[in-house]
Amino acid sequence: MSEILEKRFPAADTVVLSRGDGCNLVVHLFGATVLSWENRGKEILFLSENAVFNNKKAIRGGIPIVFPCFGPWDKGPQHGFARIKRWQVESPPKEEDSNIVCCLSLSDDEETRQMWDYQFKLLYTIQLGASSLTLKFTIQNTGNKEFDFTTLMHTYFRTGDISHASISGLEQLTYIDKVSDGKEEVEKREFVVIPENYDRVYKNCPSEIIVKGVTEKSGDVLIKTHNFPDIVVWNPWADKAKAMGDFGDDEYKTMLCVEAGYVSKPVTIGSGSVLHFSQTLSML
Ligand SMILES: O=P(O)(O)OC[C@H]1O[C@H](O)[C@H](O)[C@@H](O)[C@@H]1O
Repeated sequence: MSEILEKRFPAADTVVLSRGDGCNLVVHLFGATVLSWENRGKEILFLSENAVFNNKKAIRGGIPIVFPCFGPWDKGPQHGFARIKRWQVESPPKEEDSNIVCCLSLSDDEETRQMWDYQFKLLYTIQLGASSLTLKFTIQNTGNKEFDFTTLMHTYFRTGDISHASISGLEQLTYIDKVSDGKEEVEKREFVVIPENYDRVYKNCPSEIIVKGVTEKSGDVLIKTHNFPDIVVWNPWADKAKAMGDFGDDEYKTMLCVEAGYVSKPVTIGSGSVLHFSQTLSML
């Protein structure tokens, strides 16, 4: 996958991290969207066949970044602007402690200040390991007034077959069911399977959860988070898939979004402060 992707875009639009052991990653500067993570030759992420790459619409798949607002936003586009802005390369890929690491950045500009009048610098550090991927997100308030935000890593996992996928680590947690008018329920299951349209925000999550049935070969991924108390589980299922222009009718069978974030309540960051968030995805 990553080789095909590398050839698909002008070199200036993507950054490629390559370890030379079948572990590769491609990130598009539009939205700092990780498009592909190949672990020992196996693609872990889902990217829709119908994804649009017009540098305007958010890319359907991979790992888009949500900031400064998760969901519908009265000041700007759904899920905020970070996933539809062009990011800069802060530091190009280099080897560090046997990982390949690169860092992208985004700062406020005329366009962001027009919709949301705050000053910030975002740093997104991507660290590709032998069988893991660490994504560190740093938010700095560079202005003179505090602001509130919500944020999330909208990870689209590739599944061989959604009916064989499950998530563990969510038992006994309260979730907001977005497909039932935001009703709150308690998760009773040890293994959460996805048999229909799911859009849930699990709150106060442990820092480790496991997604089973990832990749065409049914691998398991451990998600280890720092400062992300919420996990959103999303699959649009058949009817909603048909209504989405940038998503294939049957693709809901081969994807599962498990999204680590800080979304069920806003985070406040004071002037001059810096906050750190991260997720590490490890193949088990
Ligand atoms: O279509 P998008 O704006 O990319 O949003 C895709 C999905 O993102 C999250 O998972 C939300 O919980 C869903 O409500 C939303 O439908």
